[in-house]
Amino acid sequence: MDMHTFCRKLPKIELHAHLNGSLSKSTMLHLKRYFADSGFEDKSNIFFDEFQIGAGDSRNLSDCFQVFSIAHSLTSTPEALEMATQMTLEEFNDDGCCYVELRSTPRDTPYMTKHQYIDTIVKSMQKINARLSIISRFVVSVNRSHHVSEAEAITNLAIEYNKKYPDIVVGLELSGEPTIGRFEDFVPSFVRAKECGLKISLHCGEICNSEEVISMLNFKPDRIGHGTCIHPSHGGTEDTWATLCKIKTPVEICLTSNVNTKSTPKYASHHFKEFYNAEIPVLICTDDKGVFETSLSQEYGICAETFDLDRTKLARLALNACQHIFAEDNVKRKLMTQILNFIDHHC
Ligand SMILES: CNc1ncnc2c1ncn2[C@@H]1O[C@H](COP(=O)(O)O)[C@@H](O)[C@H]1O
Ligand SMILES: [Zn+2]
Repeated sequence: MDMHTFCRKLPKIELHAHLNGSLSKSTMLHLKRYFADSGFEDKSNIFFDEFQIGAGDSRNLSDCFQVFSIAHSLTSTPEALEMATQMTLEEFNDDGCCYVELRSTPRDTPYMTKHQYIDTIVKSMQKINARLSIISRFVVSVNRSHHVSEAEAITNLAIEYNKKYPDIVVGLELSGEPTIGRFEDFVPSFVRAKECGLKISLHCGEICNSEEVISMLNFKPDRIGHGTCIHPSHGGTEDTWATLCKIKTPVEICLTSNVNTKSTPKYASHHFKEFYNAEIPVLICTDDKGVFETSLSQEYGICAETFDLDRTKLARLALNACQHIFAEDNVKRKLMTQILNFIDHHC
């Protein structure tokens, strides 16, 4: 089996995927056709050159926040959102993922409320979980560029839906343009969610802001996203690095996202290396597989090649990721058995 096939066949765990950034070309074309056929006004001018930020694109991290509105115009009705959710989960399933946590910010559109938005995703996931072997869970996103009152409303929804569907809605996460908004303003919402039993993930250190990194790490989230500017050689400080090394918060690593947005100059200089060597739990994820034209198996392949990991080490990354999923312990055990079985046969 070549490395490409190995990476596809390896049962993988995806823990950081934004729904609207994960829409593939074919899903977007399908949605566009749906809008045309159902007589909705089609505001989506999909120019894939604009939506996709591939290798060598001149746009940077702050530019990338403009592209999500293209996807948003295609997920504005409950039917379209259901198709987007199901097609995206099918793609993760086809790529050999055995477990996915999809995240998304519930939003009001001309055709649905935030309530309907989260309801639609939950119902779509239930259908997928019944039909495919992949196991999916939902992490509700708070966008830091929105007003705090919006974050509070979204937190209430997350708590309500976690009570109603504990086997689907498992966490709350903070994302959005990192130069906008202050983490401290959202702390009360995240404290409340934590107290209600939701798991927490925070986009942390995507840009250099050591003070914020420290307060995020001190909040003790269950996981953080990116962690780009934490190590001193990547714009962090001795203090940010020492704090992470001490508490060893698991980090959702998104190699291609960081390279394509120029947060990281090239794969070889990615902070994965320092984190891995310091035995901080690293979780290989895609972030926005549609925008960055990638897949989880591709991310595993890039990781193996760049950091010279053999098959056993690579498979161990997937196995270790099971420890940090937000779903219940019986799911954890089931996934670990599946991956260990694969390791027994293929490593
Ligand atoms: C590239 N790095 C990133 N950093 C921070 N936030 C990001 C992101 N990529 C995506 N998002 C967040 O995900 C939303 C789109 O999906 P949903 O509409 O929620 O499904 C974006 O609007 C942004 O808030
Ligand atoms: Zn992200």
